[in-house]
Amino acid sequence: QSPSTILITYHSESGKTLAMAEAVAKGVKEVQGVEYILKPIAEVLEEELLNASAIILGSPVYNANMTAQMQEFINSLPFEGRPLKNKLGAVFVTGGGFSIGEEAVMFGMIRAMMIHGMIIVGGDELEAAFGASAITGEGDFAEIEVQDIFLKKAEGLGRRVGELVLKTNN
Ligand SMILES: Cc1cc2nc3c(=O)[nH]c(=O)nc-3n(C[C@H](O)[C@H](O)[C@H](O)COP(=O)(O)O)c2cc1C
Repeated sequence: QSPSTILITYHSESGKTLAMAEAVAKGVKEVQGVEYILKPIAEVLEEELLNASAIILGSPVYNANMTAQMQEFINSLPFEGRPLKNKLGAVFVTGGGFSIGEEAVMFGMIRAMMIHGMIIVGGDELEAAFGASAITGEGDFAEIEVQDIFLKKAEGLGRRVGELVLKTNN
């Protein structure tokens, strides 16, 4: 039997959410016996969705919502017969500032995954309880690079999803 695969997919215009996606992948890589696919939502194939044991979605915050591209991607997920039911699901986001949409976007994606019957997994740390998030544009966090403290949360999320895929034999 081939190893379980985790699909990590994201929308990113200026690279911050991509940096978080790469950190999620790094976390998955720490777990022996699981593989991952890392790619932008625009390139995801239906077969990759159907074969994945877990799907981890990442979006920037746009006006306190997920981006239109992410919403469209979610709306296009296969639904008939609920083929995504019982797959693990997790989320990560990047937002410019504190408390101007991050959690709303996480829950927006989580709610959609729950409509599909997916089982939602939070991050490894209390500070990533709903998933991993990064602040990319306010105060000391307004750097070109996504700060390490946030990348660590993303890594912990990937590792946890990887471990749970093995534990649940998903
Ligand atoms: C049109 C637009 C709307 C945005 N709205 C918000 C917002 O409501 N709250 C927030 O925290 N950041 C907001 N941002 C900032 C982005 O979420 C932030 O820069 C994010 O890290 C960009 O991710 P990316 O580099 O992966 O594209 C907005 C950015 C754009 C372009």
